[in-house]
Amino acid sequence: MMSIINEKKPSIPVYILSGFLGSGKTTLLVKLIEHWKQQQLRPAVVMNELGEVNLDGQIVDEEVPMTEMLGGCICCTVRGDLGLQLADLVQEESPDVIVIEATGAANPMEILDAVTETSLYMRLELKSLITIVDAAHLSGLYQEQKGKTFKLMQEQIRCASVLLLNKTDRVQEQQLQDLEGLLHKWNGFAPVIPTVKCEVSMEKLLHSGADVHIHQSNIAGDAWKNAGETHVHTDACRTQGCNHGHDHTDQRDSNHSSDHGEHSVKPHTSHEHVMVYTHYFSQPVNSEAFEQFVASLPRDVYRAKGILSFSDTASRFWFQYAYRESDYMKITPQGDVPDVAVFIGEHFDQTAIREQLLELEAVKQD
Ligand SMILES: Nc1nc2c(ncn2[C@@H]2O[C@H](COP(=O)(O)OP(=O)(O)OP(=O)(O)O)[C@@H](O)[C@H]2O)c(=O)[nH]1
Repeated sequence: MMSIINEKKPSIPVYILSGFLGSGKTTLLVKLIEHWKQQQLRPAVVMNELGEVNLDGQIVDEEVPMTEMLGGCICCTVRGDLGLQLADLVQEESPDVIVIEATGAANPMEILDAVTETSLYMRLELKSLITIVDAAHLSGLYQEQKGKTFKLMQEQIRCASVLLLNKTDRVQEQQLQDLEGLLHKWNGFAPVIPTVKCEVSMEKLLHSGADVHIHQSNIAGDAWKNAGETHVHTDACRTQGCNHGHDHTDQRDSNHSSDHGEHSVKPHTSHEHVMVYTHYFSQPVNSEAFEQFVASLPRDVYRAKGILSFSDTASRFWFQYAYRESDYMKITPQGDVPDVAVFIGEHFDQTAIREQLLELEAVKQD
């Protein structure tokens, strides 16, 4: 393909935020945007959500140009669009830096491939793949040592160039040390930064990821700078044991397996089990009844978020639920946003969730 890169203009750095559902990607995104704005830089965001509505976009500075890829996971159903979205962002907004926040169910390698493909004909430079890990969640999954969520989290960790071990407030000191050891074992390249609410020097974080890239590129010589860049990184990641199940995965690739011996030649097996239920409310519900409903969500629902009007409060609320912890925050939504909640999980009973919510809506309000 003919290069249309304008050599005189500097490349636009691109950062990919990966990490399991609810690990803290949006929390970090908000901090990164603040950091760049303080430096008088103009960031732009590609936001991907499994649900039909971009709820996370509500808590990002409204001046920041944002491309939304909704209703599917960036690494499969909407992957083909990513290059186009990046091209549009660059042409229309001329940002100084781009961040891609993937869905928590995304396979980061697919996004990495899409970005590096695009960088062959656009002035983009992938700087780092930051994976955020929910310390308590990983600790729980590690004890069980099985399940698709565990495998996906492992992939996200293995493919990172820098790891943020977040939510350390939810684990004990000894657990924290064990987790740091585990992350180093699974990914010997990436520096591990323990955090609470993704609180870290942004300079340190952005610099950490970049070092690893140089290190990985050295493994395969100058190929990092050439058209083979994508594959250099992909292979580096695969040799550490990822099991991505790419579209183009062939039988030989399937011999690279995770620690737990499962093989896959089907595309995107890492998250095809994930389902999403989006509920649009027609009536405000009682806040306490809703809190009780959230507290009793089945374990298979591992993430929920939404914007709600309660019958017993004046303000609207942004609610979050991740790995059995919920959070409510007053919010004045940007634009005309309906009352909506999104539930993400593994083979859960969507009808039961819907019926419970309809029941809450049906309760007569005084
Ligand atoms: N206890 C605790 N909660 C945290 C921490 N960091 C983030 N959270 C909370 O975890 C929830 C999920 O955080 P987000 O930043 O939205 O997570 P995310 O990865 O963007 O979620 P998805 O986009 O749905 O995958 C929110 O309620 C955050 O306030 C932390 O260090 N400790």
